[in-house]
Amino acid sequence: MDNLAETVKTGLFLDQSSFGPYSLSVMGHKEADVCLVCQQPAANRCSSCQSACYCSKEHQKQHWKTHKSSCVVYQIKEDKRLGRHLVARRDIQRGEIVLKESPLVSGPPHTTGPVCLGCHALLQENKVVPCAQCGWPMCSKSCADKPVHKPECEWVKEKRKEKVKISQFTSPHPTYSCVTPLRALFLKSKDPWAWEKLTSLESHTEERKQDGKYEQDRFSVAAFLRRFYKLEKEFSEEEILKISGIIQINGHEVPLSEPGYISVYWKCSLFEHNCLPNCSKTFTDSGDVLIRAAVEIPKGSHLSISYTDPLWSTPARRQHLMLTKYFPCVCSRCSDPTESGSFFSAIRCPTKNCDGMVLPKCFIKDFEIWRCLKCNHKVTSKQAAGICAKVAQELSGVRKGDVSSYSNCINRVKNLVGENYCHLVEAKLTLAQMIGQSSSKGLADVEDGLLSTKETLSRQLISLADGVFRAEYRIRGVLFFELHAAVAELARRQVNKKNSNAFVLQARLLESGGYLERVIFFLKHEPQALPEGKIYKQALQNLKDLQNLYKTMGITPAV
Ligand SMILES: C[S@@+](CC[C@H](N)C(=O)[O-])C[C@H]1O[C@@H](n2cnc3c(N)ncnc32)[C@H](O)[C@@H]1O
Repeated sequence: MDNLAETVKTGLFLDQSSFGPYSLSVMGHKEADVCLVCQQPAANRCSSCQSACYCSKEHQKQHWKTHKSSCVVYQIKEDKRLGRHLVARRDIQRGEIVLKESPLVSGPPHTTGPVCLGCHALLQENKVVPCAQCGWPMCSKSCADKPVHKPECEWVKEKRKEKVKISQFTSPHPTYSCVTPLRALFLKSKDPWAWEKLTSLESHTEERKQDGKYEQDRFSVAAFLRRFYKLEKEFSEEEILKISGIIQINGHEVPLSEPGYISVYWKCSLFEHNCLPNCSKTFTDSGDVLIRAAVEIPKGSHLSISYTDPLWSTPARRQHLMLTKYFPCVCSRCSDPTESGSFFSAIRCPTKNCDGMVLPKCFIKDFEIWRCLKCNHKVTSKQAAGICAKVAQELSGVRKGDVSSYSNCINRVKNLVGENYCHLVEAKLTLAQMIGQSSSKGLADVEDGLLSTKETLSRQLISLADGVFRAEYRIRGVLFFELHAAVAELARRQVNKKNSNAFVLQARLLESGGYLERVIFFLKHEPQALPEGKIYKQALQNLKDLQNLYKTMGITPAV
């Protein structure tokens, strides 16, 4: 009923008058042209999924309980290259929630030190509380009582019949690689619906046999689980190894603990990969996955997320996808060596007095020879990789938290790679956030030059986002927050200057408020447990304060 009330409140029902463009006869969907309740001719269509048809609002309301689970903005399709994938059933607006889903299974990553099996945080040896039921080390009694810990706890009691003892708190600890597969196997008898969904997912068993992961998991996961938990009769090695593959291919790292834990979701697994995806992924405080449209998505478009790090170079992303997900990425970003003109993976021409960018013709098919776009100077891919490695090494040597170490290093590597080179972008992101953090007075303590560096870096990275990391809402939100702070501080300094100009000051304050609105848009679904969730809260407060200031100063923001 709550859902229905929510739906009515949010105006999901269309007025008869607004059905014109969606009318069934116009769309030609004759088979759906009847009311799902009374089978009579239907003129109304659910405005959310554009699929279910009704003769009246009453019948739509009546049917909501049944319809709500299938009321989604996408359709599942299948083809040879992608397997199952999702396609938009209607135009989807930027920022709209496409999917919110609870995990089928969650647990520690394949390689980790001992973590608490309740909250998944790394355990400190001297603060361990063994579970009274099964002996697994936990961080507290309340974590031992959490439902997520039930599978291994119950099987230790019922099948192993001997408590677990972990005496080595070294990292990584091999026993933990079996916990998530065990929790998945537990579903077979306890939650057949989830088991059916889970086992229908892609496992890439053949590819895992080829690259040795299957054999590795045969000993470290399958044989261990069968022996340790006495599961020989219930699960074959093959069944356990299929589950291991499913977790590898479909698992998402959830950053709500340190280290992050792994969750597998059902529908979320069906989003295909794209290095320039049209959907943005985040997680709620309770560990549900939440997918939003990162851009306007026209009806019929494939829905995509990124399986890899969009801040990596094209060769690094493609290699990662090939090694872990077993497909060669041919997305629009990988197909364009300039990556929308950003030169994100390019090096600078080593020829004296030439500042051209050097790239292969294509990272997918023709990447052995790289050429300067200005002077045509040739570089082999091995030489290019050497330059990239040198840049990575230089940047890995920066002193953490040291603004001048970062600034100097960024300037040093600029003659080897372009302004937007991937590792340089990561360093600039860190620097933009770092400026103003070292003092309790924040930006007020930062000298003018550094303040304008913060502003310039934030602007540069924000404009780079569209071509390279448009779906990284967390990063984009943080960048707008840094920019709002720099612009507001510049305005404050302006007031203190004798020749301050009221119009310029007002413009800066309004500009800063506009950036806060962008922060709120990008970060509004971030969990409180993450820094971005806290930045969101701070942005709400700062905007309120700024709006009060507008009132006192008589500034009227344009609508
Ligand atoms: C998480 S699953 C996606 C769902 C899967 N297609 C299915 O039918 O279960 C990931 C697998 O889908 C395929 N896939 C996803 N995105 C792809 C892409 N852009 N190009 C080729 N294959 C892709 C690959 O086989 C990949 O290992």
